[in-house]
Amino acid sequence: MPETLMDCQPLIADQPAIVLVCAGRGQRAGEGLPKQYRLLAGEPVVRRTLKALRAALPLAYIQPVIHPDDAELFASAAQGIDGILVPAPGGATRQASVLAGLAALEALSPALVLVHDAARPFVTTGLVNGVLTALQNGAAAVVPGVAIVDSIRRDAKGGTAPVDRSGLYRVQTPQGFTFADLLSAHRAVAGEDLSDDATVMERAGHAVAISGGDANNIKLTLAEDFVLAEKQIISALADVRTGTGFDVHRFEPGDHVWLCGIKVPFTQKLKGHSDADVGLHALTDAILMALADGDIGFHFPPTEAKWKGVSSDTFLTFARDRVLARGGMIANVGVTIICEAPKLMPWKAAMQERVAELLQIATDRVSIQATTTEKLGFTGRGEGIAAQAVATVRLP
Ligand SMILES: Nc1ccn([C@@H]2O[C@H](COP(=O)(O)OP(=O)(O)OP(=O)(O)O)[C@@H](O)[C@H]2O)c(=O)n1
Ligand SMILES: C[C@](O)(CO)[C@H](O)COP(=O)(O)O
Repeated sequence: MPETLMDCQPLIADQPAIVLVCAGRGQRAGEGLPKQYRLLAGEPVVRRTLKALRAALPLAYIQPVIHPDDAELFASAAQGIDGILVPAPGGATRQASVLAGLAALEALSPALVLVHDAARPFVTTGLVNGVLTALQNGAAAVVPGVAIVDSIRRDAKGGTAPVDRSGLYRVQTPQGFTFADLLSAHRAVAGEDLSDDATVMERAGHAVAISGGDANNIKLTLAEDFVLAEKQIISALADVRTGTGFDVHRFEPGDHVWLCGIKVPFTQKLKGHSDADVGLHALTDAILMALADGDIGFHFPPTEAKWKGVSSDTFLTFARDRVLARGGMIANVGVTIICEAPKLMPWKAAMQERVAELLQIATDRVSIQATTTEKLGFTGRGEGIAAQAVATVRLP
């Protein structure tokens, strides 16, 4: 039995196995991380894909194929998901990467295998079931396809010419196969660059059946696909909730304060069990309130020694993960810091960036404001700093 990446429930070996190809560089998607590791509504694309596959087939092994440079990115994205085998190193083409994944599965020798693109996070249980049903009915190769409804034209001499669209499909993944047939078909064409596995099977003489595709099952290919994909996710998160948070810490002797994740030099520090980051505390509470999921004192009691001196980043990322665990996203947050000093204008941009980084959202979804109380009250007298925060989250 292949070694698994993480501890997993005993999965059933007679389930179809899944080869998940994640080794591409995503050049058409533009600058930044390879597209499968970029954040989509707060979660790496490949994590969304893994979760969707795990939901569709709770007992199937998943054989990832990754670029050797991406081991850490993959391990972080796959954290906590069961049944993922040790990643196989990918090749220079998609076809080479699929072959590497199939070879890694040879010892397990499943009867059926699905091959899926990491860059297709919208795979559904219905799609997977459609492919498996066709395989169980005797097909050796099945691809989900969406019938073309647009008029089609092809470049031709002197202009363009119409193409008959009847019987034409846009082909997606997961594609399903009998494992032994796909492995030998891939071995027979190794070194070529065929765009999908159905074509590999066809070259070996197998007929390819089509099951129902899903127009939402897009492959993230170009930069603009990320905008469309985020819209798809947001439209499925219709339960919009808002929470607020408020916190106060008093000053004590020291030489800096932590505010919204940034160390700000000052003539005093804030007293607290943790690092006393009043801004992140208010924000953590705002997110927990939006979820109706307790508050910071409930989850991190000041009576527990383990939270002493801890960075408040821990509290905020905990709240973020509670949103993600419910399949939601953080739509926007705002923090208002209330004090006479230190003056915060020079630090606000760094705070905005740090909060966005901790929440894994875009900076334009984070607002940091600062105000005084015109020398009135405890903040006016310079006895401490108060912060209030607001957070909007979207849940399924
Ligand atoms: N050498 C490769 C090339 C592609 N893929 C994977 O195959 C899937 C579909 O390929 P594509 O969208 O073409 O991805 P990239 O090759 O990464 O994109 P680009 O061609 O824009 O660089 C992706 O999940 C990609 O990671 C792979 O595992 N190994
Ligand atoms: C396999 C595939 O996703 C089917 O649509 C596609 O062919 C692979 O991506 P590419 O853009 O053709 O490399």
